Amino acid sequence: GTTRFGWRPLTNVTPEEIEKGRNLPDSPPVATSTYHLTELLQQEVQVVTRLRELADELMTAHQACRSNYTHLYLTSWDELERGGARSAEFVYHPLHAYALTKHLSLRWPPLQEATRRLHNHSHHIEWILGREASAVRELDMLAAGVARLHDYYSLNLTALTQSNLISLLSSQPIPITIPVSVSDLNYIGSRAAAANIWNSGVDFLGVALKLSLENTSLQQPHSSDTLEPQHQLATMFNRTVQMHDQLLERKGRRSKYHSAHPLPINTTLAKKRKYHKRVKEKWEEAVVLGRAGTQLQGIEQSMTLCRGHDIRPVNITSHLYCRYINNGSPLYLIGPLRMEVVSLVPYIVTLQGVVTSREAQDIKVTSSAFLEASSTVRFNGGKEISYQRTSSTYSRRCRLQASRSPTIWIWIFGAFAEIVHRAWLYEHNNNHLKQLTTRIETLLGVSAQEHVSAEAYQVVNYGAGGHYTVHHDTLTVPYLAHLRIATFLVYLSDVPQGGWTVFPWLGVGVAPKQGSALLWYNVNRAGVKDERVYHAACPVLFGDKWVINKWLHYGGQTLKVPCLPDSQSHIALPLN
Ligand SMILES: O=C(O)CCC(=O)C(=O)O
Ligand SMILES: [Fe+2]
Repeated sequence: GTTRFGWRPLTNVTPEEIEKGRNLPDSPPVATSTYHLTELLQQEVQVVTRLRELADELMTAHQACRSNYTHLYLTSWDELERGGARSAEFVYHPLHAYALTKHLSLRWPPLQEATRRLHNHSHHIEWILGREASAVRELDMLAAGVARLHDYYSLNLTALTQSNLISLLSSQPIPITIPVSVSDLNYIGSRAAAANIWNSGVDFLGVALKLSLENTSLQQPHSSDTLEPQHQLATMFNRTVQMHDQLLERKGRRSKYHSAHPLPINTTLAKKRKYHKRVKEKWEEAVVLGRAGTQLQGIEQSMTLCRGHDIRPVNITSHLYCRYINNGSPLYLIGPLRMEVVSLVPYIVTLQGVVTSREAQDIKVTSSAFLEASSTVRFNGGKEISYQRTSSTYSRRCRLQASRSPTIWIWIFGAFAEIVHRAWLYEHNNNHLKQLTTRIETLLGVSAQEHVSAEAYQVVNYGAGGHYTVHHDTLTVPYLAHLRIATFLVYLSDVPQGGWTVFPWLGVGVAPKQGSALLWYNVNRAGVKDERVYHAACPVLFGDKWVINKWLHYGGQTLKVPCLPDSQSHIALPLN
């Protein structure tokens, strides 16, 4: 669907435009795209090698400033490297992605700024001035991502400070190799509040304050990590608690744009009868299935499904089945596909082994090139934002490491929107796509030709914390022909933890499995939007999630899907 970040659906974008730029306006930041972080890591290895070669010259040059920025930068990198930054899976971890982005966005600008002040620098270090830092905005998005993960999966914050990631999703801790400092907890808590995830804000700031009061000597990974004085932490915490309670009082526990704890933090407020009544009501609130309920119920049910719970009664689940299909096609006679019906009405199925792991890999590589191409624009945008946001902390006297004091009273709704990385792919872009189209056509008995009866393929890469809130795939389109009758989504990667696709009004949750497809119909035969197939992509807790979408259009299917203007009847494509 469309998002507040404003990328436009393909129907409104001409193929020429896509070919030209591949970049849709106002793309989201790249921080949560694992692909992009991996790219940045590779660049970083080269940057560090060069910095080491030039360290002597830089150190002499920077002597005028009181800190040695080259040394600070390299120490910061060394810590990442000791934490395994050179392994491919490093950025699958949300806190490692955070640590890397922190290094790139907060540690580079002071080094660059100090270098900029040199009058007689040699041409060897000229490139330092030209290298663009990651935007601080991206660090903010990642911090908000960690906060969101806490909101969805209840991260154990005590374990987190002891270098273990434990959540509701698994009892098996995932080690955190870069220690989380008090100032990190503070930063994440502040960004959580700024992103309107007030429950996480209170929790993170609370732990930060508690630790600093206990005077726990949590490892401070960088000397440039300015320790917030306790009273500052306390003020921040108290203001956040106040805002949390006010918001809960006025807007309730949760909406599309905010979240809070079920009860006020203030104990006097928490005694109010309305909260106890509300909590009790909440318990008794029935699960809504088979029809659309309120927005709040949709969010709550999505979150329950994201945690892997089943909310359907046995009389529904007992009718689900799985079987092997070939759809009468020679393509699948020898090796039929395993089809699992995950919802009977409306009909939703998964199909295993639609693409091989080699094909998945190849498609990811192709789309990476396009993701990369479009990142240039984002980088420039990022640069602007980064400079804007940090410029006030660059004092003339080389006190460059001054911490950004996060402004937590800005309301950023972005954290509740989609945070992903997308690329459109045409069949000529990758050898496997034509074949995939043939498979879709064979399996569904429909036409899936790009420009005629379907959109181009859309590849999506989520990183740690990346998600897509509850939405419907049908768009408001001027022509019936462009109506997205069905969505055929193929998972191009496994996701170790999180990242499910969930349908809150159906109680359906599907775990990504590389090569598997998920198919559902968005409209009925009369072209009326089916309200029951609202869906969401759960935040990725650990992993690198890739999917490829094929949206089938109403136009071009006339012979295959006869139009019966009966809003009750569903499009039953030959798959059951
Ligand atoms: O990635 C997913 O699980 C769902 C993606 C989706 O719903 C979309 O791209 O429209
Ligand atoms: Fe969708």
